[in-house]
Amino acid sequence: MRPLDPRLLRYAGATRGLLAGAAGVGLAGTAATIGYAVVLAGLVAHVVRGGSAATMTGGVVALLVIVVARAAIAWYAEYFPRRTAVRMTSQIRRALLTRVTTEDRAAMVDRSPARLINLATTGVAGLETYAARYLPQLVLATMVPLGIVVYLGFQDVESAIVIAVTIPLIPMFMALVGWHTQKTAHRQYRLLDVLAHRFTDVVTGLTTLKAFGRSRAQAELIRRTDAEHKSATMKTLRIAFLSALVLELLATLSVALVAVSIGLRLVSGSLDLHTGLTVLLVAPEAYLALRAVGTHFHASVDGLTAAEAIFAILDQPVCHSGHAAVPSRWTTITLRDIAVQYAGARAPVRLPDFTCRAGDTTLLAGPSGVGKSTALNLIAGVLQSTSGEVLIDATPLDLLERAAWSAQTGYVAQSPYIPAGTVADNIRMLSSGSAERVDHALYVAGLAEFVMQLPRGADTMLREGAPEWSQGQRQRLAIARAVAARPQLLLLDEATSALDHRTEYLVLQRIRQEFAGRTIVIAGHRDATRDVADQVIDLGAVARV
Ligand SMILES: Nc1ncnc2c1ncn2[C@@H]1O[C@H](COP(=O)(O)OP(=O)(O)OP(=O)(O)O)[C@@H](O)[C@H]1O
Repeated sequence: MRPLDPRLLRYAGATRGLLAGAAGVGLAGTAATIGYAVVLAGLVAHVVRGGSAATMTGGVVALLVIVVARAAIAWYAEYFPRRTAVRMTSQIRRALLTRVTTEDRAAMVDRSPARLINLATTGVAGLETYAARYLPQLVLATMVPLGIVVYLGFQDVESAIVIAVTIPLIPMFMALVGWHTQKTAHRQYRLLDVLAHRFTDVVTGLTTLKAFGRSRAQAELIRRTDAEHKSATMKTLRIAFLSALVLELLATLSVALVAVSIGLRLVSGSLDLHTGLTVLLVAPEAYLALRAVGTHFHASVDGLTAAEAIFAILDQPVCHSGHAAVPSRWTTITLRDIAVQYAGARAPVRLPDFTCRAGDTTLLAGPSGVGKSTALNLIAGVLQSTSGEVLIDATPLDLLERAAWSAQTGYVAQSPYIPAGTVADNIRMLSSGSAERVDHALYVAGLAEFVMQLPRGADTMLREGAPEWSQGQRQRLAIARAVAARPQLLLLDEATSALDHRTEYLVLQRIRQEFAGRTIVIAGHRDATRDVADQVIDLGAVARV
């Protein structure tokens, strides 16, 4: 866990302003602290030497001005980082949401909804403490001690040496504690992740769990994970409290060393009272800034751990997008020398070379796991291959404007997402369309008769995921949605797998008629898909590297 992850600067521009502001506050604060100590020590030394009250007016006024300035700096040091932290976290949250909602599938690889929700909410919120407290303090901790040691170097070299020697002990100790904390913080975060997963899984599968009488056992499992998470949190807090105590002790002993040396020299007369008092007042400030970093670091460990997980998503390679216009008419899509390395997979998925002709219905067949969905995702432009290329005629897809290509492409998955809304809203999700267009799309998808029988027809409300519909009906709704959008290229990823053979054949035939002159690529292995295909490419049968 690095004290300052450079990716923060890359993904959240507000961080730069925060660091610059904190540096400014640090400089002003150090100057004010030293000024305060010098004036106060001067006044005390004046009184001790029996100086008159009348000659102290200038000093008292200067002290008041410095006190007001310090209050203003303290206000700014509180207000500015809080404001920037909100901007910074909102930048990171936006980057994360943009990546997972509008960009390629690589970002979604191995990312469950529970984990994403956890990261975008609690995770990003944890970064607020990191930005508002820890980062500004980190800047102060590098500037204040340095400034004080340099100043004291001119006033009292001996004290400056004692501080310069003892001060590195604090970051050294903090690093040791940090290594230990990292392990416990990762465990705590992992357990929170497991808890979120288990909870989502149980809520999603509650009906099945009830049917098999396993709901109580799952509740017990969640209770156990919750207890483990609680114990991991307490362990992290224990380390935080203990380390604060030890840092405090270290700083107090170091100041005591400075004080003893000053006391001895004051007694022997080798140091004047003004300088001695100034050093005594300034020295603790050098340690205070560093100690505060330790405290804030522990408070922001959650946020830092979440940031690492967020950056792992943001760092995934994005699908390339060129600037070349997508041709209005193309004749072939060719996949050549393709290999895709999925995150976490041992070996890349390699695909044989093949070509889909425009205007044809091409079936990508082959055993489960051979790479049919991978091929469709590559053609759709939502997955970036590690090597090889997807060619539209002779132009690599990477050189074309990806958004324009997506606008030409319709994609229907095996388990489509159905948001809450009416049947018609769902069909119009990708395109605005008249009632006639909606009815026609329902007809093509073989769903018109069923929808007509519903009490409110196409205006019937569906809950999210349409649990009141069968899987086959949900698949046909997604097909109707793609048909209504009228893409040039339709990609069906086992989109009719839940239909009986007769209905599947009927729906596929109607899709073919509807898309006459346009291109369809189907991933599947069922007979009906073979029956409608102009060409079948068996990804498993072709020799692969
Ligand atoms: N997100 C992923 N992370 C890791 N490996 C993956 C991921 N997606 C696919 N794979 C792997 O890539 C290979 C091809 O998967 P793909 O889904 O393309 O196959 P498929 O032919 O469509 O399978 P099916 O017919 O079962 O849908 C499989 O071995 C699979 O395990």
